[in-house]
Amino acid sequence: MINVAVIGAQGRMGTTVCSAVEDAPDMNLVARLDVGDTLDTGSLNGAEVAVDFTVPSVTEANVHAVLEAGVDVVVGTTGWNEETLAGVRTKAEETGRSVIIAPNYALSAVLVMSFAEKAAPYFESVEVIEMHHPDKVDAPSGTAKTTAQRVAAARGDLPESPDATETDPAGARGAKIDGVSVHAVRLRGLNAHEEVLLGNPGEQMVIRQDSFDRSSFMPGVLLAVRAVIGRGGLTYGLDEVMGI
Ligand SMILES: NC(=O)C1=CN([C@@H]2O[C@H](COP(=O)(O)OP(=O)(O)OC[C@H]3O[C@@H](n4cnc5c(N)ncnc54)[C@H](OP(=O)(O)O)[C@@H]3O)[C@@H](O)[C@H]2O)C=CC1
Ligand SMILES: O=C(O)C1=N[C@H](C(=O)O)C[C@H](O)C1
Repeated sequence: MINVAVIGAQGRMGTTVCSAVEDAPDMNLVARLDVGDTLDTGSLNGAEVAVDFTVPSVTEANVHAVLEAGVDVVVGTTGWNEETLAGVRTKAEETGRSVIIAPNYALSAVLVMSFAEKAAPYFESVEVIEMHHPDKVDAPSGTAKTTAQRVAAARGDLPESPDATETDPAGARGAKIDGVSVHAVRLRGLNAHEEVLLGNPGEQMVIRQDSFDRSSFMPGVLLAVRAVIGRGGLTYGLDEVMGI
């Protein structure tokens, strides 16, 4: 049995993760932690793995505290950048622990990012649209940022998508992430959705995924909890864990 602690346990994702861990035949939920709880060996209560779904402003400090307490970490919280990822990689190496951080644990989203990366060099234009519930605090989504970064890297020296826009005072063309336009929609009724639009003269390809419900993230989260033990260092994204 794997002893698991959940940080952000009262949040939308945290409550879903607690239930998924309780229902998993090979896991024990040993701690539900939230705002104001110190993260140390006492509060982690024998956990081998801590799962963090909190907020971008606190997740980095949480991960460092958990690693210092000798516990491996699975992170779903967004807000990571190259610098904060490098800090976690170093801390994981220093403490001999393991961390998996993924912007999206839905298997469909992991595959969309992979397919988009593969397709990107074959199209003149690529744009990303992410659509979420209006209670989300960050925009664009971590998934959209990572998608755009992977698309841009896969396109290498190819020119950016053509765009004759000369005036856009209201930002209608979206955010540019590594030269790729990313558009964020916030709409009551939605949960988490992403489209990658790829265009060439006379043709279009749309790669889309829909997380209709937070249950969509649970197989990926449980997979990461099982995979993180003994893995070593930092793994970013679920691709390697899924073997794609
Ligand atoms: N990787 C993935 O697959 C997914 C990632 N996410 C990401 O996960 C994160 C959480 O999303 P969601 O559950 O919707 O957000 P919520 O706001 O519902 O949950 C966040 C929880 O973290 C708590 N929290 C805030 N600060 C701390 C702290 N210092 N220590 C412990 N707990 C704290 C909040 O408490 P309080 O409300 O009292 O402040 C709240 O209960 C976001 O970054 C989101 O983008 C979401 C879905 C899937
Ligand atoms: O806040 C959310 O809901 C989600 N956050 C993650 C992100 O920002 O990419 C993953 C998913 O999109 C749901």
